Amino acid sequence: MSRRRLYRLSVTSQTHTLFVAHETSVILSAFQQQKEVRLKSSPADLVTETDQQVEKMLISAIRRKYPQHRFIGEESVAAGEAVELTDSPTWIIDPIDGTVNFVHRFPFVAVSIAFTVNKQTEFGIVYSCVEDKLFHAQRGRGAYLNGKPLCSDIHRCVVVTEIGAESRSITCCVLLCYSVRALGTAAVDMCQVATGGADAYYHIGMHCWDIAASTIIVLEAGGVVMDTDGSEFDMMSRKVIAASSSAVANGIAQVVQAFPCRRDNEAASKRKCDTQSERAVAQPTACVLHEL
Ligand SMILES: O=P([O-])([O-])O[C@@H]1[C@H](O)[C@H](O)[C@@H](O)[C@H](O)[C@H]1O
Ligand SMILES: [Mg+2]
Ligand SMILES: [Mg+2]
Repeated sequence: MSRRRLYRLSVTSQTHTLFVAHETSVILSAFQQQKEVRLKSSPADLVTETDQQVEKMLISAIRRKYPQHRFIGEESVAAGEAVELTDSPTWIIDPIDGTVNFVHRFPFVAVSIAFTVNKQTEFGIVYSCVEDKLFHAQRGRGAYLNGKPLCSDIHRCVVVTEIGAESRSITCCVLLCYSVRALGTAAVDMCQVATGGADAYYHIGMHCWDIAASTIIVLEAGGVVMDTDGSEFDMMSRKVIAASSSAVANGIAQVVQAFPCRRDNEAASKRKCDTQSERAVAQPTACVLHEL
């Protein structure tokens, strides 16, 4: 499969052309192949060499153009880098959101890229590779799916959440709604809210790189994003509700009971230490998946 998507966006008054095509073709060609899988923080937290390769490709391509910019990348953090969101221009990258899906060839995997300045998200891109859906939004300029404007206008609820590495999130909330879905990628789940395919999404335990880009896509589509306790959204808190309206979001906030999660930007020294022990646990359990 070879797809070429070109996304034009302006960054601090420059016009930057970002190709996501090359990185996503790496994901698509690896999708059908046997993968070497390693565990990170838990048996449901997987990484493949494609996750690492795509993150490196993205960071080096962006760094060539913007050498002063900073990065928060999922796999760099897993390798020991600190999560530090400062006022400097910062790219928040999840090279493959939905790695469990990727490993199992469940066809929802996305590249998620957000760009922040002064801790505010300027734009976000979520590319759902197998579906060939490119969501993007720029602050104040609306949200788009494959170039067409998005606008949420849904009144009866379909709710998306995740049962992943932090499976307690499904058990802590009883929702009276039409139905609950889980696609296995937080970024694409949230984009469903932006399209109106789902009314709401809530999640506890995801990381900033999972939802940084899709947050601005939901907001620019006219949706609402808040903390699971109904307070202001905090990208580092690892708790989020995204919904088509404040009424829906507040209704979910009333029933969700969050469990404690270590913040993404908790002291770097503690994170490094924890990451090292996680790796020590993860290495011996590395395994190779075989073709079915
Ligand atoms: O690890 P990853 O595949 O990038 O991201 C994961 C996905 O977004 C999944 O839907 C969510 O349940 C996990 O919390 C995330 O970690
Ligand atoms: Mg992710
Ligand atoms: Mg990922």
